[in-house]
Amino acid sequence: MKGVDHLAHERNKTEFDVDAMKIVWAGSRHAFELSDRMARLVASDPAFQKDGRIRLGRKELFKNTLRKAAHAWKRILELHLTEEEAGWLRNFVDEPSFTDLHWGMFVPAIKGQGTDEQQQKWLPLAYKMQIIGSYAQTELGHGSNVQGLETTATFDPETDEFVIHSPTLTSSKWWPGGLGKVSTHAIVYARLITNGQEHGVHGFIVQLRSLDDHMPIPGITIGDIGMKFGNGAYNTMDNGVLTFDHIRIPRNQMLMRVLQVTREGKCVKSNVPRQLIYGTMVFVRQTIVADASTALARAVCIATRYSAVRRQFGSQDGGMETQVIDYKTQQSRLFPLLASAYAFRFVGEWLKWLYTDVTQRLQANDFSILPEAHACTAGLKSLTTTATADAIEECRKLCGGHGYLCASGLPELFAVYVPACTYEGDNVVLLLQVARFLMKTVSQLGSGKKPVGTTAYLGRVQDLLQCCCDVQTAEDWLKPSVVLEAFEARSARMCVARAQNLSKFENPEDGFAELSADLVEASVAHCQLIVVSKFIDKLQQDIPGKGVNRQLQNLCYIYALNLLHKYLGDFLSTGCITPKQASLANDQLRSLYSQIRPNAIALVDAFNYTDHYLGSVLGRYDGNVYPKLYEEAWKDPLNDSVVPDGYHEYIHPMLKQQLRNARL
Ligand SMILES: CCCCCCCC/C=C\CCCCCCCCCC(=O)SCCNC(=O)CCNC(=O)[C@H](O)C(C)(C)COP(=O)(O)OP(=O)(O)OC[C@H]1O[C@@H](n2cnc3c(N)ncnc32)[C@H](O)[C@@H]1OP(=O)(O)O
Ligand SMILES: Cc1cc2nc3c(=O)[nH]c(=O)nc-3n(C[C@H](O)[C@H](O)[C@H](O)COP(=O)(O)OP(=O)(O)OC[C@H]3O[C@@H](n4cnc5c(N)ncnc54)[C@H](O)[C@@H]3O)c2cc1C
Repeated sequence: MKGVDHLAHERNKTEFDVDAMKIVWAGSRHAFELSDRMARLVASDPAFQKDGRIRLGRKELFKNTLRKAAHAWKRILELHLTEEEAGWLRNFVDEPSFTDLHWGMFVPAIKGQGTDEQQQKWLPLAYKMQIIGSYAQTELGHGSNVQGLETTATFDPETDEFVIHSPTLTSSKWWPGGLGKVSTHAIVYARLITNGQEHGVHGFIVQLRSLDDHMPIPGITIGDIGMKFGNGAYNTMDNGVLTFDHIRIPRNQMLMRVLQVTREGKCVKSNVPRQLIYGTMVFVRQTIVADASTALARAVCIATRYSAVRRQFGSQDGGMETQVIDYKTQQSRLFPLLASAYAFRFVGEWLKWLYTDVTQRLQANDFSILPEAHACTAGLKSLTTTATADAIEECRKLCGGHGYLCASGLPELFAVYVPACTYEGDNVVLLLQVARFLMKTVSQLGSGKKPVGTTAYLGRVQDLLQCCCDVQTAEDWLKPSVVLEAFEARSARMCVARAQNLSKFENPEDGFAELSADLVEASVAHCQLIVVSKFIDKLQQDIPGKGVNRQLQNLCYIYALNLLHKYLGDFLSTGCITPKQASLANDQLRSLYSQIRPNAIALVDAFNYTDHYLGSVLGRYDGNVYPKLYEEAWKDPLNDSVVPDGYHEYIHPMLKQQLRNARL
């Protein structure tokens, strides 16, 4: 870092060991060192610079992305980077591209749903990028309802092939990333038909383009679906449309871990549950939760640094004006978002552990925690992406007018991030899945089935329905057991109330449809409880570094008590707390904001983001905002000439016209 540090006075106030916090944020010293090295490698390579990409037209933008992806691959090979290092490098290139789908979905789908032979054949090709894959599930007519997909895969026993076909316009594959212009192959989801019988939706490896000249295979129609929300942003991605006219593929290109089709066209089920066909989605949802904290931390880092630089009002005797970060209203909007970034980081870590555990159990034919893994990944994906998208927009507002400039980095971040609320499962549809899981768990309580894992608290439902919150002073809200009990009681009471209402319906499906909005609220309460409880678990770990645990405690209680404030209706209406206790929680929240305030800049420094990755004039590490904002404005193409193009055609004649009218 060269030059003056305009935020030095802020950094001098820090009460904890920032380097130790960087390691907590990264997850381990190894993860910190590796990500730090990759971030610097990308930031120092001119081929990866991002300036001006929002001003590029679609074709230039897309070609620029192809160039960066090719350069990244070249560097990965030259430097012999490991898979982990390569993943970090791609992350810091910071531009959505076909490689996200290749590595993030195509490869995992083959790993999760392919047989050993299929993996041996296809994975080496994919690892060397001799083929490029995408994940073609969604169609024009159906996305959420996977069982409603219309593409067919009909087995032809004469030739030992599947015939992949798009029977209707609505069966056109629509949305898959990387499909429009790049992918040579895709995992295509289609209805399996053998001997005239349907066997549900399955995945098939289908070649789409020639490996010689990139032309579509005859019978395949393929292209890009068009511009998406925001300038630049997700338009670096070629989301595609694809139709099949009786395309033939060998039988061994159906992913057959769940179900095998024999030479005669007979379907043989393996011992793994049918839901494993959805396994790639579980994997990706888990990675989306981890990514939510990264995106949220970016927005919060920008808004926090800028809030310390920006001054408005409050000058006395010609002194300095007030830093906007010192306004209590700014703190009450900003610090819960800072706390959420840390909360999502830790729940993401835990979810990764859960996913690894499930994968190991599946390999040992233990499928018992698959429903919980599905509910957790679906629910936390929904909770964290909704909160992050909302938070990015809130950070834009926290930066006032300058937040609306592309130079703030926030409009692009929002545009890139917001589809996370839709892709990989619409967030409401996913919460309804959680609700089904919760209602099933509650309905089984009577039969003596003991809930485990994240629903274990429902096993104590009788206690939780009766318990009274033990808070008499604001300090009592700093007891983990008190906070946990309040969240558990709220969630348990909401679940039980919903289950009782459901039981009034003769047909449970009718009841579920009628009460779905209420059910979604119970799912949110349950997921918030998971986040709070995993944050509290984190505090119990031995966390080295002066003052680090203290800061994390403050953030944990800010996260929990802010939720309590925001969802006060739930807590009061279910009788978990009294209005007086709610008021004490607010007092505690204000006190926590004051304690976080001197550490705010250091807490965002701990994210260890380079200026390159942040891509924000407002969020610069050195806080030198105004001269750089001024400099940035002059880079706009409109400022290439003093008198704009179009002056002679449109402005000048208008002015002359007015002059003539004035003379009349
Ligand atoms: C400033 C610039 C910044 C730049 C930054 C750049 C950085 C890069 C940024 C971003 C790049 C990221 C790249 C991301 C790429 C996006 C990828 C997106 C890909 C996709 O979207 S793929 C398509 C995903 N589609 C979906 O998710 C569809 C959603 N629908 C479903 O999941 C299901 O169909 C359903 C669950 C809704 C179906 O419900 P239903 O029909 O009722 O269920 P059934 O199929 O009958 O099953 C019932 C039974 O199964 C259980 N179950 C359902 N799903 C699963 C599962 N996944 N796992 C396990 N079990 C499952 C369900 O609970 C039922 O169980 P039960 O019978 O009740 O016990
Ligand atoms: C940027 C982007 C990238 C994508 N990439 C891919 C990809 O690589 N591969 C791929 O296969 N797909 C991809 N998709 C598609 C994505 O997975 C789907 O759009 C997503 O699953 C939502 O499905 P849908 O579009 O059918 O929404 P719909 O289901 O049509 O949702 C419309 C509305 O209906 C509501 N709704 C739907 N069902 C219910 C219900 N049962 N109860 C209550 N409300 C309901 C939803 O909440 C929503 O408000 C991508 C999408 C986007 C935006």
